[in-house]
Amino acid sequence: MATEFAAAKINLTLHVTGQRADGYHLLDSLVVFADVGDRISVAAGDALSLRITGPMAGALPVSDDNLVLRAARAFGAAQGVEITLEKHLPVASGIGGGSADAAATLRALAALWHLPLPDAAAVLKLGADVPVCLTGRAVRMEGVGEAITPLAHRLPAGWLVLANPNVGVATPAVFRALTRRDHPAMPRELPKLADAAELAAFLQMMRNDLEAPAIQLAPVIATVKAGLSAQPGCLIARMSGSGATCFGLFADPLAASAAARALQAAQPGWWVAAAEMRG
Ligand SMILES: C[C@@](CO)(OP(=O)(O)O)[C@H](O)COP(=O)(O)OP(=O)(O)OC[C@H]1O[C@@H](n2ccc(N)nc2=O)[C@H](O)[C@@H]1O
Ligand SMILES: Nc1ncnc2c1ncn2[C@@H]1O[C@H](COP(=O)(O)OP(=O)(O)O)[C@@H](O)[C@H]1O
Repeated sequence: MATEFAAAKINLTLHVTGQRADGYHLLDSLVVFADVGDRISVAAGDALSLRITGPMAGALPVSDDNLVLRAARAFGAAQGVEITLEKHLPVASGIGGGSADAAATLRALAALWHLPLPDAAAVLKLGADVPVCLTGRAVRMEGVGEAITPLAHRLPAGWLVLANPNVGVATPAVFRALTRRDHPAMPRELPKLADAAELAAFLQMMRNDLEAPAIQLAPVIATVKAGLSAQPGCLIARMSGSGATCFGLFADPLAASAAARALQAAQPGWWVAAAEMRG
């Protein structure tokens, strides 16, 4: 038996810098992880099977194309394994839940079967976000998601409030709705940032280029962002990935948990979580 945590992935920035001939977009993204997420457990069994539990289980029917099953099949081995996915993250929400689950499944099966991880091409085939989720720590992500560079300077401590209006946003539709696909990249050298306030000031100069098209498709995202921005101590609020989840960055864990409680009370239908940023 092996268990792995599938941490939520947050795109603090997401610049769309070009498009490949196959339609996939070139990205430049500062990616961090949060200490909220799903959990994957694997145990030897007679056949490949998946059981989904947890508060978000109802949002994700068990199907053959679940990223957890696709990740297990990427090993090529026909050994039986019983997989349990404890689902906490909202589905199709821009924080990489499916990709994080796939990465955690790969790590868990490598441990269970004493096998090396599948090669980089097989990992990328599972999804553009799976390579970054395999690293599980703050990095710069470029290419279509396969080019991952460790940060020259560690990010400062920071706390996040994540908020999702329980509206799923389809990633391909958001990319299609872009009006421009050649935005500038982030500066080549990312600066050394002393604290959360300096990180927020840097992020303020950067962008998520998918935010405008996502808001066009799901206007409630603008309400989520404004709701986070209005919380005392929120240094910056922005959408993650292709949405609809937005994050607020806080310098102080108590301010972050107070903000999460206030926002959840004001919006009982939303998914809201406070988390430490894993720098
Ligand atoms: C946008 C990002 C940013 O981190 O996050 P999410 O919103 O998914 O969390 C990712 O690039 C998403 O990664 P992932 O969700 O794994 O994407 P995939 O399954 O490979 O692709 C879904 C669809 O998104 C579009 N896509 C994805 C990645 C990319 N670099 N260019 C694209 O154009 C394509 O239309 C593709 O068919
Ligand atoms: N284990 C999984 N968890 C979440 N979504 C999954 C999973 N397996 C397949 N999917 C599908 O992948 C799509 C993207 O989901 P997800 O990774 O949660 O969002 P995003 O890519 O926006 O961060 C959804 O439409 C969902 O149906």
